[in-house]
Amino acid sequence: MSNPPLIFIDGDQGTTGLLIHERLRDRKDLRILTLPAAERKDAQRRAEAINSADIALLCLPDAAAREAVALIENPRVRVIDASSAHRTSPGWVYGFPEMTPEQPQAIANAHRISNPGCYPTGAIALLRPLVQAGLVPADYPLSIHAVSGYSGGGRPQVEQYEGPEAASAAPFVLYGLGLQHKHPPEMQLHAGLTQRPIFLPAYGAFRQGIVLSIALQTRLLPAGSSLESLRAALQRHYAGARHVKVLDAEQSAATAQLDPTRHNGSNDMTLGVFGNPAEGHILLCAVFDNLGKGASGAAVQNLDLLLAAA
Ligand SMILES: NC(=O)C1=CN([C@@H]2O[C@H](COP(=O)(O)OP(=O)(O)OC[C@H]3O[C@@H](n4cnc5c(N)ncnc54)[C@H](OP(=O)(O)O)[C@@H]3O)[C@@H](O)[C@H]2O)C=CC1
Ligand SMILES: CC(=O)N[C@@H](CCC(=O)OP(=O)(O)O)C(=O)O
Repeated sequence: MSNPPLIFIDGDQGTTGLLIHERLRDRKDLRILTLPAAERKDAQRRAEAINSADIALLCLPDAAAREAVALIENPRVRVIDASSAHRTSPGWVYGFPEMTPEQPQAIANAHRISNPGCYPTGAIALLRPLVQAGLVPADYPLSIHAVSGYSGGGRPQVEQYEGPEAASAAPFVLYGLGLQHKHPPEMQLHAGLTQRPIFLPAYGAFRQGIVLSIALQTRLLPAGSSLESLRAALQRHYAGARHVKVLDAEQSAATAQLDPTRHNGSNDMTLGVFGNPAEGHILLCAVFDNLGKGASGAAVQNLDLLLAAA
């Protein structure tokens, strides 16, 4: 019998890499290749590790992820990149299995998979099915708001909130005020939008979890778009999805459904459609773990698609 596939996690001491390692640690259907601490940033040793692996999971800053891909010489190596380096790059398959019915197979067949960004995961989950169904116009002037746990900023930000200076860490920070965050191009491409959305991120003094919201006005939507029809379209799209649930009308009354931390440690995501029909105001919301469905959970979900197809 041949050996189980060899998995190399490049960046396994970072926030995302550690959690992927934790999720895979007890698996018997794969082997994990780990570099000693002193060698984890040694380009030569990383090159050897990547080229000897069946699947390389990149949990690195963008520049290091590009460098890791450039180190690959073995054409059999398959890559799942958690960074934002390749999310809009031609030749890379977008690692969001629930995005379209074809996506799981596209991921399973791919050699280069780019995981969605944490915030884009929620925005695309809400928008793409609605744009595709013709319920939200592709050129709708969108503003996307989100609040994340501080771990979204990686190790340096975790240290700010959990290290010796924790007492002086801000309780809430609205950032990206130049509206130049790296995520709008990714959201635009994969949600099928013709205009760049405005994106307003924030983070709070909690470790992990995201609540993302998008307000819509029915007067700017096609006839037939309503709170109910949008909710029904999302329910139809995610009917068979194991990790994505859409709140029904009754569940939507409980604000606890939008607690950003409710899915921490899992790969689940809750979507909701709220609003004031009399005024024609609709609110789309997504709740998920930035380190789960937004990062390590999504990476393991994609890894499992590759392993199942091998
Ligand atoms: N945190 C989040 O919510 C999410 C993160 N991501 C993406 O995942 C990637 C990793 O993020 P995150 O885990 O948060 O970041 P961290 O900063 O927590 O971890 C990055 C890791 O990469 C290591 N590293 C940096 N440069 C190199 C190099 N040249 N060679 C080898 N290792 C290197 C770092 O080591 P050291 O600390 O010693 O420098 C660190 O261990 C990023 O691209 C991010 O965009 C994706 C979705 C969500
Ligand atoms: C709270 C916080 O700082 N969040 C990060 C987003 C996480 C990230 O950089 O990673 P992905 O693009 O891979 O999701 C930010 O806004 O830059």
